[in-house]
Amino acid sequence: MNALAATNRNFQHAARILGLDSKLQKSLLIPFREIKVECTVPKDDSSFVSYIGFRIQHDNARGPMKGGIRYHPEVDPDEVNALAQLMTWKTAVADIPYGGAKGGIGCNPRELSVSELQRVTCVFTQKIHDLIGTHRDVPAPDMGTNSQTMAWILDEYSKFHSYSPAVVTGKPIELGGSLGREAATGRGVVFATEFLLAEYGMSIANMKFAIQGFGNVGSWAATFIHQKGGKVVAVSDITGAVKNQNGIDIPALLKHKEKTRSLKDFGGGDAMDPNDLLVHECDVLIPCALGGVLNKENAADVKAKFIIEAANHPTDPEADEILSRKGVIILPDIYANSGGVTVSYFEWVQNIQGFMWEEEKVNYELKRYMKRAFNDIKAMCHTYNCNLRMGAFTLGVNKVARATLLRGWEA
Ligand SMILES: NC(=O)C1=CN([C@@H]2O[C@H](COP(=O)(O)OP(=O)(O)OC[C@H]3O[C@@H](n4cnc5c(N)ncnc54)[C@H](OP(=O)(O)O)[C@@H]3O)[C@@H](O)[C@H]2O)C=CC1
Ligand SMILES: O=C(O)CCC(=O)C(=O)O
Repeated sequence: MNALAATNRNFQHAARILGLDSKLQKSLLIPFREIKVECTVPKDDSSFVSYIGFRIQHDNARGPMKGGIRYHPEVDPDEVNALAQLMTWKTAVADIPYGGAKGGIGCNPRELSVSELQRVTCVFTQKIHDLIGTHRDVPAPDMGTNSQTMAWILDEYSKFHSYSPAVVTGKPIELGGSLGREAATGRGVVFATEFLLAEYGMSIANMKFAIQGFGNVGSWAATFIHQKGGKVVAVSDITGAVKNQNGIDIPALLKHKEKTRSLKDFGGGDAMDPNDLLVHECDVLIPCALGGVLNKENAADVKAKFIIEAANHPTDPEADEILSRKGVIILPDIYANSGGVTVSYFEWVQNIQGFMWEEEKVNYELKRYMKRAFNDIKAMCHTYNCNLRMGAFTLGVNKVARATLLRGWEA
């Protein structure tokens, strides 16, 4: 199912549970602003290449819009729209004073040199600089982008406006980035996993985990699980997958990936077909890559008892139904991966205050925010007798609807 149709369906289900007025529902679904720009840049060989870039600003009822920028060949407007909407509910679930946005460029960062990536980023920033800003819309990294991308955006933005480090988060520390932001999404995923498992009298130690994606989120999640005594039995990336039922040595895998940019030929496990990762024998499955990977084709074959949605919208609604009939417990994206945007908020606060926090404080506050959101979701599940996804959606949608009405929205 198309990402936007799937996200709209979850929203509409939550809106029905909450009994929201139909005109308000319609208004909450329509993005505040959709930006589409053409980015033509010279390649290193002097030929020219053009990409389409998007920034969808979904909602600003609760504060400046916030969300990552993705560089991936499959970026399309519906997907970015869905991701922007998810950011609106996610920032409300995390209870941080933001709305939601997302951006993307339909390019393959693996095929571009560093200087080509810099040029694409600068042209994209030139086209959107008037529509982002510290109190308007604050980008951050997502798939295919990183702290270096944010540094280029900050630099380009500052050529048109005064120097404004809080215009982006996920920056390098030297430019005002926050300690702990790089690891924050993976760390938050692991806090969320601990809170969920504790509800069932379980803990990470000795449980078996399969992780799809070994980029920022996947590699940090794997690292913290390994540190807590969990067994990461399978990992995949775009190049391949590796399995080891006794648990993969994650620090060794990280070194291998850093050296070869690939999971192939890792000595500490057996190669496996990356398509089998999602149905691999394990207790907990953590998708940390693309959306829509769990669908009606594979959901029935999933072996995990728990799915932690570190990626955005990895489970489409058809898979959701199949998995729920099988009794699989799913911790939804708008909560499970909210550690990233929560520490982005801490970074923005530090930039505005001009005061840098110790990493211990960042991690302590992250855990506190994640625990509070978990309890808030549980309370909604209790009130509305619904699953965790609808608990999170009703929590987020209700806060945004309340803010919209308080600001004087009229049909
Ligand atoms: N970064 C953040 O702070 C946040 C990210 N997210 C979400 O987490 C997910 C991952 O983001 P992030 O870690 O930042 O992105 P990265 O670009 O750092 O990593 C993505 C990973 O996914 C792998 N991958 C891509 N396609 C496939 C595939 N078909 N099969 C298996 N692996 C694949 C990549 O492989 P390779 O390494 O070979 O390129 C890479 O390891 C996304 O859904 C993103 O929206 C959510 C909240 C915050
Ligand atoms: O850190 C941020 O602002 C946004 C991260 C993001 O894109 C996401 O949570 O999906």
